Amino acid sequence: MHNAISIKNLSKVYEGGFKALDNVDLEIKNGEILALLGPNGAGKTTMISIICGIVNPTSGSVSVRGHDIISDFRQARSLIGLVPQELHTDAFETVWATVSYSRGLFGRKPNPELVEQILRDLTLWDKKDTPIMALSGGMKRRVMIAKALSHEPQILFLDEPTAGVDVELRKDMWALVNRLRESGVTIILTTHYIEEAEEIADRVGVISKGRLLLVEDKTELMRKLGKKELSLQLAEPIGELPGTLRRDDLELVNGGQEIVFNYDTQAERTGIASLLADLNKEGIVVKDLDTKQSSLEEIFVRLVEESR
Ligand SMILES: Nc1ncnc2c1ncn2[C@@H]1O[C@H](COP(=O)(O)OP(=O)(O)OP(=O)(O)O)[C@@H](O)[C@H]1O
Repeated sequence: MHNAISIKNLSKVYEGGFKALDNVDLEIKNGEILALLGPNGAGKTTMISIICGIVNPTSGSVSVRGHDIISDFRQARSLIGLVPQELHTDAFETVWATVSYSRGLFGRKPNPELVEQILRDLTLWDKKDTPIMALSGGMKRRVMIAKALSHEPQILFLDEPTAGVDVELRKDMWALVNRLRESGVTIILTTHYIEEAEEIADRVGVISKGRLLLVEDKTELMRKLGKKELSLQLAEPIGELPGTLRRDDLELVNGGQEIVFNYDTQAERTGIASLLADLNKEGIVVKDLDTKQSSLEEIFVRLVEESR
């Protein structure tokens, strides 16, 4: 069976020469929840827009369950639901009409029971006869989600779904995402909120300056969370680490005044005692020490900074 989405060597250069995506390769598995994390302007929306056929790629290819997004556009697009970042929908139509019409756009037969279920799930049922323009911003966002679900997509894109939404909608949204996942829908969401990715995603991808820096299982990232940093302030600065201390888990920083040791808290032996003994042997005197747990946020920030 084909993966939900298969992206190969995807690049996008906008008119004017700006490179928004740089050679992205990504396989999105069926039924997973993938969170794409990245700072403003990283290229997340561009990537989603290409997959959904809104923006043309400059080079590379994308297929949706094996359907090429260009040569087999209709098939590919019919499998996808998109909740865009910006709200745009017909102001004068009612909620019911807008959502039913969206379903029709994909050539799906009317299914009032399904539309009712979607509206109920999104707490929109009592607003079904209200024109969109009379809804609050949060309600309009719910309508965008209902529209995206109206044609029963197998893959759902949520572009910053919780930016600026209230706690209640956020809760409803995650409950809905979980239900959709249970029914086998693949979900890709973009977010700036690391806690959100931590809470909901199976895998996390980090994107910065158009490049996909990493895609990893969340549990693996959580394992990285278990990493701690020991910072050793030296009594006297040293020019470089002596040969015996040149290891991947040690770094000399701060103009030679500090050694940073990365260790795994879950390991049986942290290696701190032997490190202190080694320093002693080399005649390096430690003035003070401090430990710090690295968070997913720091891992993310470091990755993004390193890519600059
Ligand atoms: N039509 C366009 N023409 C030129 N440049 C564009 C166009 N659309 C987007 N860009 C640029 O491409 C870059 C990536 O934008 P994109 O919207 O994909 O980022 P993003 O990761 O979704 O950011 P955000 O988190 O702010 O939504 C930005 O620098 C943006 O200014």
